[in-house]
Amino acid sequence: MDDTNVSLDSLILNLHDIQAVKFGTFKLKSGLTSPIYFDLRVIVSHPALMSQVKRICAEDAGVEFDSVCGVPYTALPLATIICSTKQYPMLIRRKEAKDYGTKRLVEGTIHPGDRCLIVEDVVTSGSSVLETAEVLEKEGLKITDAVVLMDREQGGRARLADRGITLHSVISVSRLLDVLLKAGRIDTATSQNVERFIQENNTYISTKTNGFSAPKKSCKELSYGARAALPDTHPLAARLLKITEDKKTNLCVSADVTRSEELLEIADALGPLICVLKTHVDILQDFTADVASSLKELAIKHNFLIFEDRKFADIGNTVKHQYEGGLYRISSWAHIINAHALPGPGVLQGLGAVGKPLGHGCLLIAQMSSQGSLATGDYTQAVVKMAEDHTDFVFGFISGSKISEKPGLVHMTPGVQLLTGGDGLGQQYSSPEDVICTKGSDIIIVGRGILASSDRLRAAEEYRTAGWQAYLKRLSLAS
Ligand SMILES: O=c1ccn([C@@H]2O[C@H](COP(=O)(O)O)[C@@H](O)[C@H]2O)c(=O)[nH]1
Repeated sequence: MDDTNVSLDSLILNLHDIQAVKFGTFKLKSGLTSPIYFDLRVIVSHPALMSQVKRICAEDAGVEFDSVCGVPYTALPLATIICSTKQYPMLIRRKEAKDYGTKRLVEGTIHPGDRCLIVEDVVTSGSSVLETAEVLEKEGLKITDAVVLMDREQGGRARLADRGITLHSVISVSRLLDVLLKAGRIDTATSQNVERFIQENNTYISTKTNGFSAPKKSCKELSYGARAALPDTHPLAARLLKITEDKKTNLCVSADVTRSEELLEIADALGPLICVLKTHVDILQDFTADVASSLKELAIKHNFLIFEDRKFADIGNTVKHQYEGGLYRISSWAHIINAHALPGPGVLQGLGAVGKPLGHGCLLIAQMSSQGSLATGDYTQAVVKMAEDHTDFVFGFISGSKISEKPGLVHMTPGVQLLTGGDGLGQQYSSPEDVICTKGSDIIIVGRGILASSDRLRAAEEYRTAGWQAYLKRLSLAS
């Protein structure tokens, strides 16, 4: 566990200590009866905790903004302490306009056109954040991001995303339950009860099929092992699903490093914890054929597959050469490649001419994790059709959720981190729990969540555990 995760876990335990999170039977404002209740207002009476919250909330989420506004009134102390520590200009939204003086709804110095970051303590449906966003937008401010201390994971993120606001959550309910369960603060029955409540009381289903929302609901849930044994499953998908089952890992590490030595170190050290190692060979400064041979040896030693994330996207004849030849000779070492469906089926004919005789397989890119991706709706559906028509070479997807009901097809999802949010360059992160359990994908692809940690092995183990627990939970919820 890196420092962020250690402090996040201790924050969760501290919140539980001061009863900012309670388990029992609670009547909510909406009339619903909830098995969990958050009262984060009590934090203000615990200065040490307040400063722990401030430190974690103020960590750089890669968001650019000019000012900060807390959602009235519970998030005001939070916004104040963050702004005072980090020296950010703050704005205050009034709930009611004064009937004298300036009659302003927003106090502070407003520069129309500036980007204002909204801070909130708890998000359920996202409606309070939206209300605040509307008031600020009327003043000419741009709202693109919001930071929340606790995401109840009941649809707020999707509602805000559909309004163009990225939610960066510090703690999710899933993470909170995991930490409290591990620490023996709650039992499995309580945790499952809350999980069920959260899943059954989603306040918003996006009507947009873009990004990584709107997963397909399963008719039946098979284990990785059972899917591997199905007669129609592509041999490479069967091998991957079997590795996943045998090693109890649905983690693919994205080894996005620029030196070959580091790539091989990652492959050797994290090999036992992963089912797939993903590469971007063209970012290596010092690639040689020996590197590819060593990588292959490590894949055999630790029983993982190599996935070159080349994203082929040209006519068949060109991709055939790109796959087989050039400096990298990708087909000689990568078990898995991926391709955009944009050029039409010719891209698969060209790649398949090289890859099929070698027993390799291809993932079609049906969705992307980046903000504003155009791989949505009808395009995604057309990709699913193209994959299902070419299962002799295509064995799955890059997607944010399960998008095909065919159990032999594998769904791999990038844009995964324990701490959700974005990277400031368009990447959007979801948690392993969300990706595997809620959205029904099969494999989490994690890059910087692991690479940026000072202890990559521990971080990888943490992601492996989170991904695997989410899979077990999905199976148990389906049974
Ligand atoms: O939609 C996509 C497709 C591919 N990627 C790739 O996955 C990793 C993610 O790295 P992080 O450090 O975990 O953000 C990276 O290699 C991307 O090229 C993606 O992120 N989204």
